[in-house]
Amino acid sequence: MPDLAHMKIGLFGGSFNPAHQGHLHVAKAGLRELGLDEVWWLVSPQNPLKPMQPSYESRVETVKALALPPRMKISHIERDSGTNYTIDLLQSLKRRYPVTQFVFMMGADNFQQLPKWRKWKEIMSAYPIAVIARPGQSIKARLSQTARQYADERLSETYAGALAEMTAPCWTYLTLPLDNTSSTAIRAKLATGPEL
Ligand SMILES: Nc1ncnc2c1ncn2[C@@H]1O[C@H](COP(=O)(O)OP(=O)(O)OP(=O)(O)O)[C@@H](O)[C@H]1O
Ligand SMILES: O=C(O)c1ccc[n+]([C@@H]2O[C@H](COP(=O)([O-])O)[C@@H](O)[C@H]2O)c1
Repeated sequence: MPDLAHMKIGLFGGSFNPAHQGHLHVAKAGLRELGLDEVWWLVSPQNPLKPMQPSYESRVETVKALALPPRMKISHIERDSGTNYTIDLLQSLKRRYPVTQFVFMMGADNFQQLPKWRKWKEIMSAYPIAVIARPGQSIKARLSQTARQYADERLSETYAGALAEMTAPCWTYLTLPLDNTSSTAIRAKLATGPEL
């Protein structure tokens, strides 16, 4: 394990059922705009709010198929931590890597749903959060309960490069060129078979 003490690491959690170009877009944007040293792709064993997912291993394979660029890796810490809840993972990371600067990354749809996650306010207080714009989600995310409740803790996108050094709660909203890809659309397309 490299010395993580002075690193800035993006935690990119997802079901990845399957992983797609939109995920790559998010991870690349995080690496670039947040000035991160690495992005760790954390395949969720089972999102507590989603129906039963295909096997962990099969979803890891879909991430591998993206051929992640340098400074990105698949991390199994969430699977190994034996929990499906983000707060448990973040607390165990804090114990294990007390001085590493982690940022939790998520799409605008998840930011909007954050109050449904277990101990969501503790998640907000654990590490800075980077929200990445997603088609159709921007207005909803900006008007969401999380955005309103944490309005004073929002860091302007202009200073996104400083997010990892800030003390949570703190979040920024990255308005990048949008990427329309979604796992739902890919699954729907696979279900209907190839176009003739
Ligand atoms: N095109 C995209 N633009 C921005 N964020 C995205 C995009 N696709 C996925 N994300 C974000 O990546 C993370 C993992 O997403 P996930 O694996 O659930 O993919 P998904 O396409 O949203 O899947 P599904 O359609 O099954 O819900 C989430 O935080 C999600 O918001
Ligand atoms: O902790 C929770 O209650 C919780 C509820 C829903 C989603 N999450 C996490 O959100 C991340 C994105 O999930 P998904 O399915 O939208 O890709 C992933 O890391 C999940 O573990 C976490």
